[in-house]
Amino acid sequence: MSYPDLLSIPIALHIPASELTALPPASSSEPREPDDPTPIQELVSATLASRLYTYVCLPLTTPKWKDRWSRMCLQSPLGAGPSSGEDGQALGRDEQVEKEAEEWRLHPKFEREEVTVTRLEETYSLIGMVSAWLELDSPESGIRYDSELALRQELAYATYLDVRTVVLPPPRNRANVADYARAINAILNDSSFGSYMQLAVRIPVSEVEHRTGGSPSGLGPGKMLESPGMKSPQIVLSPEAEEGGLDSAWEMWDVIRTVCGYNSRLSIVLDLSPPFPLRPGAMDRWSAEPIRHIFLPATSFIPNAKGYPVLAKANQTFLKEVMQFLPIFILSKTQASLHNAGGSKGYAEYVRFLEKTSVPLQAMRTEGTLESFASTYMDRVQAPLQPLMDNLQSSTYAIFERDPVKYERYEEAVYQALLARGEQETVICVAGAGRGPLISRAYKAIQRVEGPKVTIYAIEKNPNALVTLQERNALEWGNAVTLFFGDMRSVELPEKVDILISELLGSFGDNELSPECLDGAQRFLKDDGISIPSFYTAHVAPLSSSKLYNEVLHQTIGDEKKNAETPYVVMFQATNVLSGEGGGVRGGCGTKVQECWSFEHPRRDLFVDARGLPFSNTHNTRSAHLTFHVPHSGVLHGLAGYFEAHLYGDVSLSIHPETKAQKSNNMLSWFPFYFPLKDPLYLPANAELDVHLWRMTSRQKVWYEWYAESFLPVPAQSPPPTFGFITPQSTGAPNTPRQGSTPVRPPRPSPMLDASPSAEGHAAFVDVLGRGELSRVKIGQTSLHNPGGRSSWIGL
Ligand SMILES: C[S@@+](CC[C@H](N)C(=O)[O-])C[C@H]1O[C@@H](n2cnc3c(N)ncnc32)[C@H](O)[C@@H]1O
Repeated sequence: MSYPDLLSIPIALHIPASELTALPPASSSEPREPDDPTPIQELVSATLASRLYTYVCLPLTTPKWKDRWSRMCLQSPLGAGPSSGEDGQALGRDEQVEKEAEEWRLHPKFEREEVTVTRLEETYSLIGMVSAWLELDSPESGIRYDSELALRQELAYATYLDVRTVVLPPPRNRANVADYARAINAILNDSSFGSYMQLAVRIPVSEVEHRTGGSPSGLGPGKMLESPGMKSPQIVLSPEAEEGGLDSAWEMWDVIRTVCGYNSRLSIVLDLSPPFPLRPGAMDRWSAEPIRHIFLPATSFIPNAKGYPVLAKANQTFLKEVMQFLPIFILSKTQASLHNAGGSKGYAEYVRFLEKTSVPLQAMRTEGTLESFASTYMDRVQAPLQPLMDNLQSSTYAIFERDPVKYERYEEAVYQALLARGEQETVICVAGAGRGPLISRAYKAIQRVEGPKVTIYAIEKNPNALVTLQERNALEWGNAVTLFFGDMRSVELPEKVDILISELLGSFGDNELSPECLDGAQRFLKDDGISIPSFYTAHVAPLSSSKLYNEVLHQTIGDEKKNAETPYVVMFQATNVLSGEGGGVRGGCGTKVQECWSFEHPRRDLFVDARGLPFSNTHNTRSAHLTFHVPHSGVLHGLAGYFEAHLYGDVSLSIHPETKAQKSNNMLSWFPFYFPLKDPLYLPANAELDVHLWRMTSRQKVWYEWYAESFLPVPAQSPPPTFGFITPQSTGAPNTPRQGSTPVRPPRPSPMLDASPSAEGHAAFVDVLGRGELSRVKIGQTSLHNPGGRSSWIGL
């Protein structure tokens, strides 16, 4: 399936079985030529011709198939017949059904009227809906087995007709979701279904189903509400139901994708039929998951003042955010006339309106923004540059030089440094000059100051870039720059300098070996000399992203173990930072993004040899032990890394998510750093995550090692006898010991209750958990990644 325009949101129209059955059957008495379009083809053509829709979403089977399958597989042999009795007649009829069912199990196949589509021509723009009533996670093993058989039959038929995307029925039963997942994994690994079909699991945003006028069992703890301009009811959930439902919907997905080994052909249809969670941040975790489709029925819309269908604020915010992933919107029930204005087109037109007002999507479409610059790099892992070990290509320098912000910041820093020097003559050295953009900016700063004489030296160890420097020196700088070829750790300059300008920074600050290079260059600097940058810090945050986990796992180069022990640079998109602000339940955790370590230049306390070079590199080793609070359950796939650098005066650079907009908005040069994990680590709500990170050095190389441990806060002492927990389930009668059994202790508070951002919710949790001392129990850990730099290192 290919998108007609990569940057427009595709919309599919869902046509339910009821509308299809109203069509005249292809085998109707009307005379037809074999090549005449079928009624379905005509319907699909008319839908696409409206230009509102790019796809049509149809059920693959008709109610006739449901009837036959139910009769064969659900009918109880004893309860079925008119008189399941002693005359043998009724039993005979059940045996007949049994025989039919067994024959089907042996050779599963459809009859013509049990399927909706029969021709290749009908499936070009089709998203196929697998029978939603199949129960792959039924508590009854017989029903599970027959559902799996029926699913395989449907998918085999879809493969025959080259249907590229199928929507699988939603998992419904948390206790048996592993059965569902196993069945899907078997299909994903069975080559008879081909290797292209995308399996999209329909996941309701919460586990409560929205059934209007259907089975009452689906209503759950929600309440029906009528709103004046709306002809159909809506459901509003209580906060407790919302918490539990959200967790269970996400956990079911987590089980499915884990059992399926993060298969890249498995994705989510996020079903917005159930009530949308209103708790802030409740939907964040979905942005780290492969949402390829959004199922949006007309019943999820509310009427605006004029009766047109619109979405509530929370839905709008979420959808505008996920639009950057270009999911296919599947609109449903648009013909049901649920709103007084807008007609059946009103829903698609509203999606187009959201598209136009989606900030991330519009940023991707606007030239000059980081988002548009990086749109082709989103969630692509790339090896970080090693400009010390490797000689960069001219095209790589050219990409750096497209960044308007970085060089403007450097110019401003040099300008402020020159101003601070007043009327003194100044000697500047640009160390690691590349193709010379910092030299140009130094000249611009000198012009702005209009001060006394300035001398410029430039050092570059890349012999190829030196040719460009020579050319620019002749053409642009009047040969005023004295160029030195070589490594700044060994080159000798004719005199000491007042300002040492360098840009040797990596996405994690020190990962391009700026500390080591500048330790070697600071011997040029006068005692009161200025280094630009003067200071930089590295920061991390725990990250969830199934996309990045997959990217690292399925790289074509290198082996799996090595790939998962290598840090990358990535423009994050489908990711979610798992940590929260605040101290966590015990009060000991740090902030959402935490500082690991820092480096300062010049470093005046270094022990140096006669040439001014440090004896060893041990002073550049670093270690960090950080504790994060994880408010909502999630899966840790790695660590996000960022840096901040202080250049001079009030001028800084930052890719830290909380300070970048203020310090260097729209700077393009650095994507964040990513330390992957070999195996995902599940973290329950309110977990604490201890992250250990080391920067190690030897004479030849520098490398990082990383490791994490997870904990849950628990009361240190036994709870008092009245200690109970405040879920609706445990507010009932106290446990009564059964005869002969050990008395049951009052339940301990579940530390896994999702943290609520509301002050009362959090206080209640802390109150229940916190009567007495709090300690924590360990619940998991990762392996130590990259010990000894065995998989990744940076050469000195
Ligand atoms: C990240 S690039 C920056 C280039 C340029 N200053 C700019 O901002 O576009 C770093 C440059 O420093 C050079 N470099 C790195 N380590 C060096 C060293 N030890 N001695 C001399 N040049 C070095 C690299 O070859 C590269 O040209």
